[in-house]
Amino acid sequence: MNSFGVKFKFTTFGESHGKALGCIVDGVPAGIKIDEEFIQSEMNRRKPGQNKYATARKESDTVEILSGVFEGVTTGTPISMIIFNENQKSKDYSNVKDLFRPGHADFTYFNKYEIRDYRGGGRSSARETAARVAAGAIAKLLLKELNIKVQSGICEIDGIKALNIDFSNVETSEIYALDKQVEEAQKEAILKAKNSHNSVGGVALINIQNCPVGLGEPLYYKLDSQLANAMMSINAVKAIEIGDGINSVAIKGNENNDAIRANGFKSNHSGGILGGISNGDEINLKVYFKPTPSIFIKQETIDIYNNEVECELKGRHDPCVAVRGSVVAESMAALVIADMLLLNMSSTIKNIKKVYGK
Ligand SMILES: Cc1cc2nc3c(=O)[nH]c(=O)nc-3n(C[C@H](O)[C@H](O)[C@H](O)COP(=O)(O)O)c2cc1C
Ligand SMILES: C=C(O[C@@H]1CC(C(=O)O)=C[C@@H](OP(=O)(O)O)[C@H]1O)C(=O)O
Repeated sequence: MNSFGVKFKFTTFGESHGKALGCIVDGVPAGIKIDEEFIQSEMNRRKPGQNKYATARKESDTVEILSGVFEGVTTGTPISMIIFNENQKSKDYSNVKDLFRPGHADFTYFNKYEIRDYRGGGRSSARETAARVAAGAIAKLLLKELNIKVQSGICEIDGIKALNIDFSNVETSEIYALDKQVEEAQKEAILKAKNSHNSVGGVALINIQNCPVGLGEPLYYKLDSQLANAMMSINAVKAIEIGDGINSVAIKGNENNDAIRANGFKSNHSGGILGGISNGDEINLKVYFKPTPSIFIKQETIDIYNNEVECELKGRHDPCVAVRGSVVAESMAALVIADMLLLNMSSTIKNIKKVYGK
């Protein structure tokens, strides 16, 4: 299964060390104004090589739209976009050509497909997520028409938690805790790990505002289950929480329930989703990223012939994938909401009649 979504669908292609990556987004309604500068600004937030908290691989991640857009608006036909790789360095992988990096997907890909793309991580490299961000930008342009906003920030690095995030400062993939001391401690934790050839994990918070009531399809395509699917499909994501998530198991029902008043909910422990359907409140979810598997400390592994060997990595790797990963999670959330919006249009006969003016 290599595509995502039911009505607003996308698939990606390409490898980290191949010629190019790209995506095809299908089911995009006609007439949406395509702001190419906005798409590129989204790409720039995720792209590698921008600061000392990210991999040193330099890519411009320039997007070229090949189809589906005419005179600046969507035509209702598949939108295809391409991003050429500019800075592949396969020699970085020459000494690990035949062995499996612990924590990465080398072992499982090789056992499943019996092919080793020794140029680099291939399809399993999160370079693929550049194409998801391009697709997510199209979803965001649809959401903008409805005044729905999706944003993200880092709320935890290496166990250091930020209580509040400054969403106003998200032009580049940086860390932006409102509490600047926390932000500094988080940045320091990344650099400390990097300088000791190690890596750290982190948590991104995704916040969705102005989402209408009613998004989410019972029973198997619930909004929360689909968000979980979307997030867990991102490289290195190991867990997600909706609303209070894990903390809700330790409190009583009367503390966890959100009281309902005529003007809305009094609290938002649910994270804006009840019964798999959006309740009109803000949607909040946390996305947990493990520490980057490619580290520069000697590790035990095996090669493709089952010999026990030592793994000593070179190359360019993120010391903390959560930082750039938050932009990917935000894009995936936008793609889920776009899909749910289109699906929800046929949820009642009243809605269908409205569409056809009956
Ligand atoms: C934005 C982003 C950047 C990443 N950068 C790296 C990296 O530089 N080196 C690395 O080994 N893994 C990196 N990863 C994680 C791997 O791609 C991921 O751990 C690997 O594909 C195995 O998948 P799994 O961790 O989901 O099991 C990154 C992930 C994301 C989301
Ligand atoms: C290139 C990007 O990130 C890459 C994600 C990644 C991995 O294994 O996930 C490994 C590194 O690159 P390479 O595939 O060259 O080894 C990162 O630099 C990118 O995000 O654009």
